[in-house]
Amino acid sequence: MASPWSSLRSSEEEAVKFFALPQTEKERVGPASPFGYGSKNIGCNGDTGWVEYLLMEITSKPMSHASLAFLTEPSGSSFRSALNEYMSAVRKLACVVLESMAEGLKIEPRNIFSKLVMDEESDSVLRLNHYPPCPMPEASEGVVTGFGEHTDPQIISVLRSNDTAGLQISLRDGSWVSVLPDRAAFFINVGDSLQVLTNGRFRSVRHRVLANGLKSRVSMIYFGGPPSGERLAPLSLLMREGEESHYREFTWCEYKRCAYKTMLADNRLGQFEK
Ligand SMILES: C=C1C[C@]23C[C@@]1(O)CC[C@H]2[C@@]12CC[C@H](O)[C@@](C)(C(=O)O1)[C@H]2[C@@H]3C(=O)O
Ligand SMILES: O=C(O)CCC(=O)C(=O)O
Ligand SMILES: [Fe+2]
Repeated sequence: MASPWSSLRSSEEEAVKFFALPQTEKERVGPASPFGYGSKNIGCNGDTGWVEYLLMEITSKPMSHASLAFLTEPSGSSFRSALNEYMSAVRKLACVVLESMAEGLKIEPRNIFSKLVMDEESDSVLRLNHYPPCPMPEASEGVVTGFGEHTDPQIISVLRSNDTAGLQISLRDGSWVSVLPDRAAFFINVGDSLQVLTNGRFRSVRHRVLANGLKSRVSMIYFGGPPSGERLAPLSLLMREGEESHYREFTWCEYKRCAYKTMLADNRLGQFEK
C-alpha cells in the first residue's frame, strides 16, 4: 500500500502556505457552499467557530470542482498533486480499517464496507482545517470553540493533525476527553452511516475542537462516504435472530439532504430512528 506520509507532509506544508495568504487571496476560493474556502462560518445554518478551512469533494476525476479552480492554476500545481496523492493513499488506509472492522464483526465479504468508499461514485470529502492561535477573552475561561460538537455523517473519517491539542470526544456520561495530538498517528471516527449499517454496534462518537491560546492547529480529515443512491439500513447478515433494526432504510442522498439542513450539534440520525 502506498504510504500516506510523504503526500501528507507535502499537503500539510502547502495547506500552511495557503492559510498564510492574505485574506483577500483566500476568499477568492470561497465562500464554502459547501466546497471551497470558509472562515468562521461552518455549514450554512448559523454555526461558527475559531477556524478557517478548505473543503473539497473527492471525485473519480481529480480536483474538478470549479470553486477550487485555483488549484488548477500553475501556482496551485504542487498543492494539487500532493492532495490528489494524499486522497488516494488515505482512502486506501480507510479501507484497511473498514476491512478489519468487517473481520471483527465476523461478516463477509471483507470489503462489505470498504467497497462503498472505493466505489467510483463514492461521495467523499477532504477537509483541511486551520485553527489560528486564539486570544482567550477572560470571560471564556480558556474555552473557545474551534469546531462545535457533532458526529460525522459519512461511513468513516480519518483525521490527522499537527501536534497541537484541541480535539475532544464525548463519553456516554457527557464528559469530554482530550485526544492527545500525535502527528505520527491517525484518529479514526465512525460516521453515522456506519452506525446505521452495523445497527449501532459501531457508534459515531460526538467530538469537537477547542481553540488553542498559543499554537495553530492544522488538521486534514478524509470523510469516506457511500455513493449518493446507496441504500443504508442495518445489514441483514449482521442481525441476530429477533434483533430489531434501529433505523428505517434511507439513501445517502436523502440523509445528506437532511443533514445539511441541521446545525452541527443536532442529532441527525434521530429522524431516521424507528
Ligand atoms: C453545520 C453543518 C456543517 C456540515 C453540514 C452541516 O449542516 C451538518 C454536518 C456538518 C459536517 C460535519 C462533518 C464534516 O466536517 C462535514 C463536511 C460533513 O460532511 O458534515 C460538515 C458539514 C460542512 O462543513 O459543510
Ligand atoms: O479539525 C479537527 O481536528 C476535527 C474537525 C472535525 O471534526 C470535522 O471537520 O468534522
Ligand atoms: Fe468531525
